[in-house]
Amino acid sequence: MELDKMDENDWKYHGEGNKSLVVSHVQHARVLRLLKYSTEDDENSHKTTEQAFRHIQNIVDYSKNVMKPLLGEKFVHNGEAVKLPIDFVRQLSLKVQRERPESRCDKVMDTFSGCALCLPNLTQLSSCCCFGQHRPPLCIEIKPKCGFLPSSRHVTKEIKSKVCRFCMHQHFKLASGKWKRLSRYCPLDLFSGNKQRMYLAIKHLIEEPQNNFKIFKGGECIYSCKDDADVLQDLDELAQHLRPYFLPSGSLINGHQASKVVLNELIQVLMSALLSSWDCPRTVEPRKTHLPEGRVTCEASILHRDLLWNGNHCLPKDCVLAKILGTQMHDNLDIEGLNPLFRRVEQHLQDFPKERSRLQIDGPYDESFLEKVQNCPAEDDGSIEYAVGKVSCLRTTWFSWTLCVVFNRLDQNLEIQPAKPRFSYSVSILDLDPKPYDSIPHQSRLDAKILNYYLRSTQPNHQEVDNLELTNPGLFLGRDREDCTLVFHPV
Ligand SMILES: O=P(O)(O)O[C@@H]1[C@@H](OP(=O)(O)O)[C@H](OP(=O)(O)O)[C@H](O)[C@H](OP(=O)(O)O)[C@H]1OP(=O)(O)O
Ligand SMILES: Nc1ncnc2c1ncn2[C@@H]1O[C@H](COP(=O)(O)OP(=O)(O)OP(=O)(O)O)[C@@H](O)[C@H]1O
Repeated sequence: MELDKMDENDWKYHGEGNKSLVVSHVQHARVLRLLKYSTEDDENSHKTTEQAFRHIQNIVDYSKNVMKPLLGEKFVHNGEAVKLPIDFVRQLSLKVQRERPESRCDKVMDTFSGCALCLPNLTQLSSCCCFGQHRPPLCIEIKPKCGFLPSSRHVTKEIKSKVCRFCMHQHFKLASGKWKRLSRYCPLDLFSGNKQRMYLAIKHLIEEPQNNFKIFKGGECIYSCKDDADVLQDLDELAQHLRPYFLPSGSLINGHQASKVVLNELIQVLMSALLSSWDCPRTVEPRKTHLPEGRVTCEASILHRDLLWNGNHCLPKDCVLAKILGTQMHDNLDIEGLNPLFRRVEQHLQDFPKERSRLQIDGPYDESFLEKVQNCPAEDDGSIEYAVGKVSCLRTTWFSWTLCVVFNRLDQNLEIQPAKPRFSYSVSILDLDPKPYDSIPHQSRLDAKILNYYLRSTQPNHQEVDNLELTNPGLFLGRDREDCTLVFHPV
């Protein structure tokens, strides 16, 4: 990328979240991730170039030095902080404005600093794996959220050890108008390692994607939750997009039946990718991570009790889900246990302001920061080191990471349906930014709100299951066949 020859016409709107806007290059598999600011946030919108560059460099360092060792080299792409011509950024901002969803327009793209994070476009497979492919790659993006129930002794409300945060949060989101319908997705089902539970978790994500699920084809978003959330997702239209990947061109299956087959195949491939053990030769049975008893089933999940309690609950040791869950579970205190430690750190910093730098509260995110997280004493010895270690640890286990699974069919001729379809694929984890140290009080207040709201809205009535199909996955699962073959390609 020649930074002095940037042309906004080479870039297009790709997507955005709460704090960044992403544009993708029209030819090369690259994206630029630009910061966003609230229109009311004067202080940040006037960050100097040096401050913004430092902020982005911190994100790079954090991904490289903290998250890569925790989650694995193959899943994390730290990218590079870049300085762009300011004219280019302004033109780009004007160009993408009309593509932005209204719900995200409470924030504006940073057009002051000229800084951005340049990353590989993780919705595309690298060109070597696409060689000779007739079909553009498919990318499934999942924001899985927290995959376990807290067992911390600091937790004050029993319900937190029964119902997961995502399921409780749904009620608050519905009431606050963020979404129009409850999602039936439960992260504990996705992370369970049990294929039936995982199948239904993904199916529920497809049915109600909210901000947890998107599909890209050749880098273009073809399926996501639209601003107009009143409209139910058109699954037949989605299946039309996917059909060439899963059904032979001469197939006579059509209509609703074809959609079922295609979506079933999609889920199977996705599950295989999520459960693949990356470092393990295919001939060896992968080592398993057994999930801790009592922390893997959520009472709000609508799945049948037998399925929740009696199934197999373990993940292959090096699969991406095990890596994510293992890192999330470093948080053994819960926000309720963490908030007092945050206050201890605050008090210490008030008394000794110069300690802020030694304790690396705002970085740098180097090896010694990771050591602080990893070598934090197991028990609270009353020290400031323990408090800082735990607070930093929670910042690494925050739950808004996004998973990207990209795949493409390896068999060229789909006229003949092989018994075991072959796909090339890659898996990455996005949005690994360090969470601001001072967002802990906000998290603590949000936690209390979610909890109170859930208790108020659910305790008077029992939740009723209204759809027989959903309680009995046997009606859903397609033919019981051999898994597909997946060939891993690093991005
Ligand atoms: O706190 P939560 O669980 O609501 O998560 C926030 C997300 O909301 P969600 O629950 O997924 O709808 C929220 O997602 P949306 O903007 O609502 O799509 C962000 O991911 C936010 O991250 P950040 O603070 O911008 O880095 C997320 O905040 P962090 O928890 O990561 O700070
Ligand atoms: N490297 C990448 N390659 C392809 N697409 C990307 C990449 N990084 C981000 N995206 C896309 O841009 C969207 C927004 O990016 P991201 O999740 O990083 O934003 P954010 O503002 O940090 O999110 P959040 O709402 O969690 O704060 C993602 O959902 C994804 O679709």
